[in-house]
Amino acid sequence: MSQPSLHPAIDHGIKPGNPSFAGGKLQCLCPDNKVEVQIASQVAHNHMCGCTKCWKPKGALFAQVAVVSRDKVKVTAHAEKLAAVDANAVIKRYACKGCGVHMYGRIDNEKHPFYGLDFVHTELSPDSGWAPPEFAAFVSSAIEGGAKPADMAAIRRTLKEKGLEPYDCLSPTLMDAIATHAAKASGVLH
Ligand SMILES: N[C@@H](CCC(=O)N[C@@H](CS)C(=O)NCC(=O)O)C(=O)O
Ligand SMILES: [Zn+2]
Ligand SMILES: [Zn+2]
Repeated sequence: MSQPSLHPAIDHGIKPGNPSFAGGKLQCLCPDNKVEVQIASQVAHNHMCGCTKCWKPKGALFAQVAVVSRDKVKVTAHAEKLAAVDANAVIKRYACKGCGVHMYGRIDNEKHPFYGLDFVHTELSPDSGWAPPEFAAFVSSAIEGGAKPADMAAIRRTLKEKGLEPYDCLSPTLMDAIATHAAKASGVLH
């Protein structure tokens, strides 16, 4: 089968990260007056996301998303071009009104297990050394984004070949973190 592009960052091999990389800038895709976001650290939990809410480059079936502490994220140019895509979403994604790219996603609910972490797309950076994707999340959701159900087995196979274990929700590490947070909140876990 001729497979659709999963994402440019993984289609032709995954570039390794630089262990001493300490951050860089993200830029939107406008030809000028680019929105710029400075990230003052390496990212964590970089992964591919098949859901329909995460921003994807044109033609890609998956998004590439990583997290970073929100205090390390600063809009350094053209903040006036940013607007929340869906103000009611758990992750409020701030997109450029000019080109549509999501510059960062933020959780306002302090009780959310991932509160304090922002979601970013490192491919928007001219800097290299960002941590590479480690797994693929919300893979079945790619169907909602236009993937053919009959292609899913091949898509999962390709992800695995690239070392990206496919999950239909988040990875076990992140699902355990969410459940631990919930168990502590309910008092089951001390
Ligand atoms: N099947 C849904 C899944 C959406 C979803 O739950 N996305 C995950 C991964 S990004 C999430 O945490 N969403 C929270 C949000 O969008 O605020 C879709 O593809 O639209
Ligand atoms: Zn833009
Ligand atoms: Zn997503």
